[in-house]
Amino acid sequence: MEKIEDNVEDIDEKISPKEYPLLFSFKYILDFYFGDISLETILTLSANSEKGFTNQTAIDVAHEVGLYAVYKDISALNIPKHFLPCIIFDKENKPFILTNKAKEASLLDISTNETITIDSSKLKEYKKAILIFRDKNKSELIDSTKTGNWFWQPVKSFWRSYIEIGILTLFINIFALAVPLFTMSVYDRVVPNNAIETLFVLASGVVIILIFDVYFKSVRNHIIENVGKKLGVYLEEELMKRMLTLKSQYDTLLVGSKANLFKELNQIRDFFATKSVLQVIDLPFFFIAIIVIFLISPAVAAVPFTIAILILIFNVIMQIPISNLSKKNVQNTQAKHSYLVETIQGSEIIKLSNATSTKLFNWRNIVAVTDSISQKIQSLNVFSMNLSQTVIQFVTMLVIVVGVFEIANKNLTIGGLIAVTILSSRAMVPVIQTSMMVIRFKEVKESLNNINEFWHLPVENEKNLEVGVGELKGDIEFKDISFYYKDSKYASIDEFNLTIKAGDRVGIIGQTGAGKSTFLRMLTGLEAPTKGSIYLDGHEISTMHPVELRQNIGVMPQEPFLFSGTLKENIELSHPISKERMMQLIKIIGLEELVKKSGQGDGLQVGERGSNLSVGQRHLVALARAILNNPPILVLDEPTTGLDVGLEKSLVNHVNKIAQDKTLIVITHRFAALEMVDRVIVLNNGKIVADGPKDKILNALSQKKI
Ligand SMILES: Nc1ncnc2c1ncn2[C@@H]1O[C@H](COP(=O)(O)OP(=O)(O)OP(=O)(O)O)[C@@H](O)[C@H]1O
Repeated sequence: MEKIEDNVEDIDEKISPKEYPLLFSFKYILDFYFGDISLETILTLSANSEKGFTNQTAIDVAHEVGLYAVYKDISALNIPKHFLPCIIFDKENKPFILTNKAKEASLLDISTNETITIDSSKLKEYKKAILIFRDKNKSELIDSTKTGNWFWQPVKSFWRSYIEIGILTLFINIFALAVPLFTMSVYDRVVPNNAIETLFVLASGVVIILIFDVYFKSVRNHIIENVGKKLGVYLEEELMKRMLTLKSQYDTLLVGSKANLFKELNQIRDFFATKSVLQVIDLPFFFIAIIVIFLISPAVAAVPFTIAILILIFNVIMQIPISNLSKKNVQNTQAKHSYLVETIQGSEIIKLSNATSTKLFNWRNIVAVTDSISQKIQSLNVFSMNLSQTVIQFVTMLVIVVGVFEIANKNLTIGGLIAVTILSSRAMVPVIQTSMMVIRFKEVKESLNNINEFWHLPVENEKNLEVGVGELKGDIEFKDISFYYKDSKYASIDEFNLTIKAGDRVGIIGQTGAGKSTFLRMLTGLEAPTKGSIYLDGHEISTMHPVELRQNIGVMPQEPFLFSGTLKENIELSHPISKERMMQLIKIIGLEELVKKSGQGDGLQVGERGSNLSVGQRHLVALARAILNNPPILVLDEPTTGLDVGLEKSLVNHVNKIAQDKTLIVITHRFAALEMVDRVIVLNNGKIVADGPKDKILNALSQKKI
């Protein structure tokens, strides 16, 4: 609790961050959102507080200035990155500002103005936090529990298979005793007595066991592969679904990093459900073998047992370097992947800008760093592998040495020695395999954490909204809307009030960066307003199912994205349509000529990202998509980009016909496109600066009255 003098004048000279770390930490966060905020302002706003500047004061002041704030018992480790910067408290309740959180976390101690860097895992020692944020919707992120349930729940659903695998494994492990015990009996009983009949009986028994062994192993393998396959299909589909429905404001990962998540998911699945399981699953054999060795000779059993414990200790020690390396490796691989994807995507620009050598230089550095880390991990793996082979040989040697003494003491027979030698070297195999898996587990755990974080980001329609709005008329209302992009100090849409009646034909114009596209993103539910509400026919957008929302709004975006495939596939993205309707659409949008010339009809291949089509033609395909469902609201963002005068005219004519009974919104810089509308709204810096009949607004614009 920080008590501050009543008089707020010349406050800067009287108080210092050393005395009032919470107040200054809070100021740091306000500066982050608003630029430089004076202490006087903060203290004036908190003047009601008699107890000085407390956590509650910080929360109250945050509310006063239009932010949301919560004081929470939450481990700093679990604070989602979307809440940074935030204030966290150590055990002594000293505040720090958490500014960055990746493999390492940066904490700013405002009292000394020093930033300390700690390993992220140490964040769990900070158990309280004040989270301050602008977007109310973010509060849904706070309590999204970060468990690995998304992975373990489906894994658990295969419990029947695991029981089957367990039973089969038990038998397989018992079968593994057959050959050593057979050998012992032969040496101890058959050879001294020349009991050939017994030999054949024993040998036949072993053959039968070996046949069962092969059969059981293949069945077990089949079950494990099946579980892996089903788990893979489920998890990959679920991850893709989350990527496609992730709320835009949380969609901050680079494309390459996202793609890398699939690779990591596969590694996790392989580790827990397929290849690695097969290696670890025979671990019970170690215990069975030790018991059998113990029954033959307790002294010999001590050898593999002690060595196994030594391996365990070795593993625990190795965890520290491996853990650090794994963390770095996962993060660097992700960064490398992102750089790779981005560079490939921008290869043409790189050529045109003569940036090849710069990009190559960066690439060389990234590869060098990533390779050096994976090389170190590789070296540790190879070292462990070599050590394991030596350990097995060492155990065999030691067992024989101890065995010889045991024979001398008449505690062991020759046959017994051979049996325990075979058994102990085989018993070590699953132990060593498991210890190697532990090394890999660290890496897999990092991947698991990575995906875990992504998995818990909010997706659209998380509240499972019901459908039922049906087809709308097309009334649109923006009520007191403000919108800030993540971490932006400025509102891209500011105190926006707008009503568009069903059937209105509205043009939205404004300078570059005025907020036109942001308006469109909010209308289509891609971004949720930071403040205010948007209504369609009186239904608040956030209560509408996203599918229904987008069925009612056809959008022709500013930058159309075409998928490699045919023209037909690109137009009927959401659902297949009849041949007649397809030809009708192609005619409406003005691509009839192109389709005829191609000789492939609507099977024309558009190329990667539509590279076989011109920019204008790509826009026309986007128009076809927008009108495919005949939606009551049609939004065209820069519809005439890349079109020649003829096509521009024909597009305007067609849209005029199509949009006769629709609400039409045309966002544009070009006057030609305004022919489709009769009302014009002018935006500037996220605000509506003019709204009225087209002629009046255009007149005012030409006379520079707006
Ligand atoms: N993802 C983003 N993150 C942060 N700021 C953004 C983001 N997208 C846009 N902005 C900012 O929001 C403001 C409005 O951008 P918007 O794209 O809506 O403008 P616009 O009117 O559509 O511009 P243009 O005519 O160039 O398409 C701009 O200042 C822009 O810098």
